[in-house]
Amino acid sequence: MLDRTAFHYDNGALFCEGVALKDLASRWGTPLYVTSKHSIEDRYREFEAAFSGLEHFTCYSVKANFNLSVIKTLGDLGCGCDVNSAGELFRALKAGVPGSRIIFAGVGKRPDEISYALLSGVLMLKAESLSELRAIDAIAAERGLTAPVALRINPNVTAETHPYITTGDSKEKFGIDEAELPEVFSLLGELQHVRLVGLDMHIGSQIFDPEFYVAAITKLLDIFNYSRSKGFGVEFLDIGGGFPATYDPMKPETPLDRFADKIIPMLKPTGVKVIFEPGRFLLANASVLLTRILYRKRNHTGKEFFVVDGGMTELIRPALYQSHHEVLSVTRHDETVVADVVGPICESSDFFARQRAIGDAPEGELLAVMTVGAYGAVMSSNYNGRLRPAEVMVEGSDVQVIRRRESFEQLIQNEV
Ligand SMILES: Cc1ncc(COP(=O)(O)O)c(C=O)c1O
Ligand SMILES: N[C@@H](CCCC[NH3+])C(=O)O
Repeated sequence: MLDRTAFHYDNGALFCEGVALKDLASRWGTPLYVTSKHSIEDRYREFEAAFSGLEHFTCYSVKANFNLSVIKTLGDLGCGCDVNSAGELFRALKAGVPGSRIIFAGVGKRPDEISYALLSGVLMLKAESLSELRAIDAIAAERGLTAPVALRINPNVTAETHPYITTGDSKEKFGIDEAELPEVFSLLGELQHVRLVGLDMHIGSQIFDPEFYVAAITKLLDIFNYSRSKGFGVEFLDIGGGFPATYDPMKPETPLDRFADKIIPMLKPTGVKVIFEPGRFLLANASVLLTRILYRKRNHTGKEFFVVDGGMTELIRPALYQSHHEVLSVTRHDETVVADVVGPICESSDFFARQRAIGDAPEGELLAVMTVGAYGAVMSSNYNGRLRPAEVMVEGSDVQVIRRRESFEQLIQNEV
């Protein structure tokens, strides 16, 4: 796994690109998110190369990591953005991505969010229900605009992944049900202020088997043909994100080529531009969470704990999805101990790893929780009065703070 990322040991010390993680912790404290700029750029190039045989546009799914510097890194390479709220739209625009490269998605957009998206000139807004289509039309009419919309279809495909992150199944809240399509197209014929530009799907996240895409794209293409039969051609077919990352070296990600080999022959004959919305694939590998070992202890059964200064408030994925993250000692120790790595939060679900072989590092040393660039820092919270951590971005031997650590004053600044 390490070879695929910018994180590597050099003389027994773990590095991010050209910088020793130990030095970053001394300078900026812990817990600390460390992000490799080259990793993001490399993964984007890998993605673009895999789908180079298809006319497409890649819109980074900002929800994976909304840091301005992350968005800017991808925006500078020509990537667009998929945003899920007014706040994410604000961030994407602030990072310098023009509205014309932004897609506004989300199952529950408020009227003010729809207005903001329209006034920002987004490439398209996704509509996820009949009511939302009407709402977009009404808001566009008030503004004297025509809204470019894509219909998000629920293809009723249950992609195999964690049940909390499968989104293309009819029992989930996402998208328009196939049975509603006749009504949707007749409504589209009546509405004066929306213009259908795309058909869209997103079946979930961390999907290993390309066959789920095949099943969902088959549905999308049926709907594409139906749409054309109703007189609605589209400019874009948006197949969402979901491409996997390697968290556990024993469960390596499916190479992108295996997705491309299935997806390209299905979509190319349409002649329509394809939109991708990867989040995790681009970002997961790019960051580690550095945390310091506060205490080690052993109970009467012999069970070992590393109590560290980071927890579920900085990285909730293990608590929420029982997700696997490698935990490496920042100074290499050849001896290992089987232990739980737990945080300071008052919840039993506050762990990074359970019964894992960890380098036998003493109290005061550092651990790196790996593969946290996607859905890591963005899902952090102030629970238990915690300060959101600092984040740094490394580029070669250069280090920039891309988010300062929160202060106590910031914890209470909106309270009376
Ligand atoms: C609509 C949409 N697009 C793209 C993504 C990004 O997914 P992933 O990070 O798995 O690529 C998500 C998140 O699941 C999403 O909801
Ligand atoms: N937050 C999830 C991914 C959600 C994808 C958005 N629909 C994770 O950490 O894996």
